Amino acid sequence: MGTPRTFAGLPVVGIIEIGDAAVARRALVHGATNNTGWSDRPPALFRVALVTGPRRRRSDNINSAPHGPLWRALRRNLTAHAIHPARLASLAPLRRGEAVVVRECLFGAVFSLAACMCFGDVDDAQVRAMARLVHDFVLLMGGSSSVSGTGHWAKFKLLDKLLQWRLPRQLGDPSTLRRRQAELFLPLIDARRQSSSSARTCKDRVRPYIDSLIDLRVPNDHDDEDNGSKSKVAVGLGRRALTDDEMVSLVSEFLGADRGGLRRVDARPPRRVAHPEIQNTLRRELISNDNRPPPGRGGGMPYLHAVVLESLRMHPPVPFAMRHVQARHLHELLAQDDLRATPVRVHFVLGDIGRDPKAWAAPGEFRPERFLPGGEAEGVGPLPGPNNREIRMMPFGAGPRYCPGMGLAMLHVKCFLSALVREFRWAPPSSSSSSAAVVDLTELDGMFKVMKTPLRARVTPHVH
Ligand code: HEM
Repeated sequence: MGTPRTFAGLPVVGIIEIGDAAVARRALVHGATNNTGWSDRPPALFRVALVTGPRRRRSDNINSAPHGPLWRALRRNLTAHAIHPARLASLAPLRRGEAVVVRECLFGAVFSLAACMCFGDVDDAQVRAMARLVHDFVLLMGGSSSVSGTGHWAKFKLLDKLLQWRLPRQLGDPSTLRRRQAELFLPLIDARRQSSSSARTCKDRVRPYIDSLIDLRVPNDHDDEDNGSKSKVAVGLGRRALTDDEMVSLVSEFLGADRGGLRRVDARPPRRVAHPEIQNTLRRELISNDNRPPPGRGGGMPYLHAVVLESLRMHPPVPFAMRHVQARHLHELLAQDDLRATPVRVHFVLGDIGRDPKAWAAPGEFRPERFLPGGEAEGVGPLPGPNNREIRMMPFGAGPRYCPGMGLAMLHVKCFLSALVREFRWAPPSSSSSSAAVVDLTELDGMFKVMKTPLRARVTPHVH
């Protein structure tokens, strides 16, 4: 049984935090698959419509779409087209980047790849503009020092403010950010719309996500709105194309999703700086696999797989999996009658689950070996399946709404980590005497987790 904290003080958004793996499993894996109300997220934060008129809709993306036919169609499109494993092989040449040091360089390398997967061939200036936008979004969501050190309470307050459109001035305003998204993305979307489907396919090395969105037809639903009244246009009439609003939200989600993911990449170099023996073991494994294809699911490189899992266990980049539930489902789950506020939002705290001292030996220590054969976590993967008797970690969530980008994210992390360790030796800067002095793994409180003090390291190329 979990010990949820209630935040009855929050008048608008009642939030329950759950950090107990058994409760998470009952809700997310069993509750959701048995259709007991655990498959919805709260509505989108940025519900600012860009388009007016009779075809105005909610601007949902996959994250925010209610569990139902629209969500299913959007999610299937992403997994079947943009990030299907068979298509990822064609990206190998793009992935051979010169990724060198820490967060921003790494971010640049992964972000150009994500932009290319999303829009096809885009120039450097466009990639930079997209990166700036995503960066501002992360800031807005609390990945900045402006909310550091203030704990969960501040984060919830920030979310609360966002929901009520009362943002602190220095963070900007969601409608401005949404307009900037539209100004940048709509011309690119329109340009793709103008060219025929066959011309688009020939021009790019990979078919970008945006093309699949242009061609996609989703089921009509009930939420076409025109000045607040239900429109009769769409209800029950087959399928429709996506609106500009939805396109912008989906593209932003794709680019932002990768940002959240690759932010986690930055926790790995410091771990290696702090642990030269881990660095050496990893490099030996990489060298002995030199002529093999890029790292996939870990088969050929168990230690690399273990290092990535251990990083995700200790520092899940996304702090919580959110659900929007009716109070009665929560009462059933927790068998508790004394929940004062009517909760509408539940946060499963992923870090608490991965670092639970009841489930892990020395949970605060970085020990990749636990995932190797004979270790306490042999067989534990990044996603708890329905057949797992317990959840040990869930950095990509769990149940029907688990992260569909998991395969791509694991591949990216492994590719960049291998390149960084294969090519460079990582050490503390010469001015510091010990790695502990420079590696501050404190995380900032925000929607995405980042290290409080960005890594400084002495990086020497290995001589081949
Ligand atoms: C290390 C990288 C990443 C991490 C740790 C991560 C983590 C997560 C988590 C925790 C969730 C919520 C799951 C739940 O509520 O049960 C999620 C959802 C999602 N992620 Fe990721 N993610 C990563 C990368 C990506 C990438 C690369 C993409 C796409 C290209 C992506 C797309 C999504 C989408 C669309 C959802 C919403 C799924 C739905 O509601 O059905 N993520 N992710």
